[in-house]
Amino acid sequence: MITVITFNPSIDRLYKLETFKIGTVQRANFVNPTAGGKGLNVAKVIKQLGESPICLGFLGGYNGLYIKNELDKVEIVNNFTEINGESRICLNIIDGDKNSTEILEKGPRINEDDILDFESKLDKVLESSKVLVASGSLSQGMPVDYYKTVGEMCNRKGVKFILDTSGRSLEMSISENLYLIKPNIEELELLTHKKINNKEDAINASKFLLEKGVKNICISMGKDGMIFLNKEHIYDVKIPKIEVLNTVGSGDSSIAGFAYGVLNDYSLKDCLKLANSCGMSNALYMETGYINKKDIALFLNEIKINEYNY
Ligand SMILES: Nc1ncnc2c1ncn2[C@@H]1O[C@H](COP(=O)(O)OP(=O)(O)O)[C@@H](O)[C@H]1O
Ligand SMILES: O=P(O)(O)OC[C@H]1O[C@](O)(COP(=O)(O)O)[C@@H](O)[C@@H]1O
Repeated sequence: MITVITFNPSIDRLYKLETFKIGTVQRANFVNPTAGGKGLNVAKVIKQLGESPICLGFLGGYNGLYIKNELDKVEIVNNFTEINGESRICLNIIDGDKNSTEILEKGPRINEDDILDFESKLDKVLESSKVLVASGSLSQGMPVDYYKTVGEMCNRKGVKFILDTSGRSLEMSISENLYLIKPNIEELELLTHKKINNKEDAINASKFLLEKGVKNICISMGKDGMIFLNKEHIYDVKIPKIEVLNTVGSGDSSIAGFAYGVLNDYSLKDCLKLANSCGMSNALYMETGYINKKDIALFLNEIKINEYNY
């Protein structure tokens, strides 16, 4: 089973505008609310691929009820810790030129009892998990290195830990308990304190993370596909050009594809192909965290993987 943690779920509201003019009153001609936050997008895509993930994290207030209801509707099993605060709303505004502007709330503050409740739930589900995906920001009130604690819990139970987060919480969680991280270029620059201009820069900047014990690294590069590194291989995943509609959630979709591959004992190259196919498929649709299996079948044949010399 795959367990998916979203500490900071949100109602993602997508607005479509012809032009996005700051300082004016504007009327949206398309609004689409979905249950979001990175981990929930991951869970939705895993479900569409045909596996049944279980979701943990924190939910509260009316927004929390809405999110839970949306998950129940698509039969995604969940066992969130109920908190006193109100779960957040995140906005994604897309204009006629397909520029996306995201406004992400910080989300509610949680307390020590919430964390203890979460830990007892996690401890139980890890018994039957092969893979754990934790995605997105921590809730306010959590220790900045909390993902390290999650990694230790996974390590004790022999569960493969995939982490997709950014900034200090990623930096503070780097350890030998990480099976996979998936920074994009911006996140990698923050993590390595280096400017990344091309694939070679990305590879050179990331190697020290392998020395610190991270087992596998996927550097996602939008339309340029992905670079993969572990101690044995460096791969360049080349993807075909596509006409994108909305790339928000493509990173989450690629994590879902990789996790699905690991759960089903796919080869490394096949995990990478599925990850990129899911990211690409998500980018073809307005809805965040939606993929289409026909696209995936097509992309799996078109993606090429080249090996770099170590
Ligand atoms: N513009 C795009 N064209 C084609 N594929 C894309 C595009 N944007 C994203 N993808 C696919 O989704 C994956 C993850 O997207 P990326 O934007 O790099 O991650 P994130 O959403 O975390 O920033 C990419 O590696 C790629 O496979
Ligand atoms: O938890 P965070 O890091 O604040 O991110 C939340 C936001 O990230 C998203 O999942 C999009 O992430 P990606 O575009 O990186 O895949 C939104 O759906 C969500 O609102």
